[in-house]
Amino acid sequence: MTPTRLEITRPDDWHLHLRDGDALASVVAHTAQRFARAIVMPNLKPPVTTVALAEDYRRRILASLPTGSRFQPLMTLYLTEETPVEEIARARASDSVFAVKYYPAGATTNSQSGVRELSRVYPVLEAMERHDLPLLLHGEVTDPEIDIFDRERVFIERHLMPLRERFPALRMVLEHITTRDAVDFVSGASANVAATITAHHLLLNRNAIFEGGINPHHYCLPILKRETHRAALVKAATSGDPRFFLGTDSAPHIRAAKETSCGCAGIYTAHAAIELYAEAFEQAGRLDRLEAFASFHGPDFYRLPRNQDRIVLERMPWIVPEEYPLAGSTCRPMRAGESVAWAVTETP
Ligand SMILES: NC(=O)N[C@@H](CC(=O)O)C(=O)O
Ligand SMILES: [Zn+2]
Ligand SMILES: [Zn+2]
Repeated sequence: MTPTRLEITRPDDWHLHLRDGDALASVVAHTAQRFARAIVMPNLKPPVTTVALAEDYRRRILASLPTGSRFQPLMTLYLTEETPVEEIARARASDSVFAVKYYPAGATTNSQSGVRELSRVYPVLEAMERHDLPLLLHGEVTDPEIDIFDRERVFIERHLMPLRERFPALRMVLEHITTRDAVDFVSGASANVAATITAHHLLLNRNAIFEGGINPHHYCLPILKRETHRAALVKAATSGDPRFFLGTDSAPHIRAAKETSCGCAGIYTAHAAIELYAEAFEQAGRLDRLEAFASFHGPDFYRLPRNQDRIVLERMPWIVPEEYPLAGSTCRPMRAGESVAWAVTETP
């Protein structure tokens, strides 16, 4: 019999874009309604490169929360070629910064200040290995010669494998993985290498970008891949392997920035995040593995306590609004105007 009610430990989101200012105020409640904590991405303009900036940003997030919310933002630093080695000790000593984010310069939204030459940050990575601060990676090469669908695989071969050799004790999370190659890499690595997987990469393959005409709202980076890769991601997420865990990569952009001649990358999923994961796990016949993926593997990897409270999901289809407010404009969410099978009905 198919279940109609699901009670799980409250999940966390291990990869999230909350933006800043009015945009932050528009989106944070969706995440805070579902998740206890989230790893907050630092790709603001200007980027969050120091502990002091991360602490300011954290205060702005806390100030934007709905009253009574106990949501905890877990901050990250944006790695640049200028990041001083001493910033790592400061981050470790802080109680607000939990990881450092590596963007290859030019790979994705607001990554211009990222790293051009990996060897320039070796001293910082060495300090992170010593201080046991996790490195989170946007794993795509930026080489324009490389086909966009191969950029993750080539990043693993050219950069990630050598990085593993050089810093074997560094804890790493390959963020928003999209390929069988990434699944194989993580599965074959040691326990200090993990990966986050988004709901949209579990539910959609690259046909979704072109269904009935080009759909900019299904454009994200790394780009959606072919069905064999989606199937490999579903298998990894539902495998029970503790190195795979939930990270929505919910990335809001106003409609005008997506529906234009050169639209930006990012899919907004925070409005239905855990609900969409429930659909993906149900399709795979593995709803029993959702809780570990969403609520256990992440805190275990980050060495944080698992959440104590619980949430309830019920099979109660609802129609996603065509748009949500975003910073004085609007954002078109995933499944806009269409139905989502599960709803969060109880959160203590
Ligand atoms: N995933 C995306 O397509 N976009 C993200 C950046 C990122 O996570 O790469 C964003 O900030 O908009
Ligand atoms: Zn990214
Ligand atoms: Zn992201």
